[in-house]
Amino acid sequence: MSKKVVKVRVPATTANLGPGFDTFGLALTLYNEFEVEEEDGVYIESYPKNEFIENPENNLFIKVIKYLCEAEGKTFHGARLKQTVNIPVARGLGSSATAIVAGILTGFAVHKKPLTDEEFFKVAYLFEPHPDNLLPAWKGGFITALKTEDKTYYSKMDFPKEIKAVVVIPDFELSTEKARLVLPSQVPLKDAIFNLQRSALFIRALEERRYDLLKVVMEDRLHQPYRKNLIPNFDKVIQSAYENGALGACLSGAGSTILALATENFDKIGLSMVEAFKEVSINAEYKVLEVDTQGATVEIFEK
Ligand SMILES: Nc1ncnc2c1ncn2[C@@H]1O[C@H](COP(=O)(O)OP(=O)(O)O)[C@@H](O)[C@H]1O
Ligand SMILES: N[C@@H](CCOP(=O)(O)O)C(=O)O
Repeated sequence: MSKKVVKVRVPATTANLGPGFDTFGLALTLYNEFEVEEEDGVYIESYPKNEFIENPENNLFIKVIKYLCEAEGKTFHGARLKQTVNIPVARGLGSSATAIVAGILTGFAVHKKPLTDEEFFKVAYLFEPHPDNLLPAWKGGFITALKTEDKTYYSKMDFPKEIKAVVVIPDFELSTEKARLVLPSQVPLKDAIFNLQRSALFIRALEERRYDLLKVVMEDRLHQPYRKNLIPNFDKVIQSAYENGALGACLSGAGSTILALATENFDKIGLSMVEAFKEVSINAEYKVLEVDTQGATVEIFEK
């Protein structure tokens, strides 16, 4: 008997982009893939092998489709899931958001339900409270968003095609949960104004292609000053990016990845940032990525 298979591909995302804490998010051309069919019991295979993700207790994708099945009043019997994990976990590249988005798109496809923004956020926020990874992972592109008690407002805007992201991924994990715990509950008014000014001008710098502004507008006082203590040699890695031609540089999401935006010298920038991590015995790799403008894609087929 043939079986329905759902295959979802979801882009990595880099959130915050400096001052846009919990609001800016950018989808990148690095993808996780989730291929799933119904099964009695839960079976997870990951490529490359990731024992943590293969444990159903840790697997956000399984948690989401189970939730959606039970929300439909049905019993969740299980799933056979093959995951291609190209996005390293707990590195500030939105791997958690890819699993949540993939689970939602799969659940709504299987239950043949139209997926509205409202339905999406009602489920997504049960698993991740901030829209700055979820939205670009779903919709692609560069997104700025705000969340009120009962609605999420957002805008997807064009991102200059000539700008690429050099992401430098160290070999240690930093969970978003841990990186949020080091944040203060209150900040000085001057720091709030510091970020407000930079976030607004960041948008205009992109629209007007005034890339000379990116270094100053990508500064942040709301999260990086606290999180940098969790990333060895953070300031030197950022400095290396600028010394080798980066337009802007920041922590990617909650880290541990550090990101540089550039229009040239991508390898020189990446290598210099890797070298700065090596100075403190941290191994890292760099990738040169473009902006993904498509977002998550869903394919349904019989096998
Ligand atoms: N590909 C994946 N499939 C299933 N669950 C995942 C996947 N990637 C991440 N997760 C879940 O998300 C958690 C990591 O999320 P988080 O700490 O937000 O880091 P980031 O989103 O930066 O990767 C993991 O501990 C795991 O529970
Ligand atoms: N705004 C969030 C973004 C977390 O992104 P992730 O990719 O690290 O999960 C934060 O900075 O906490």
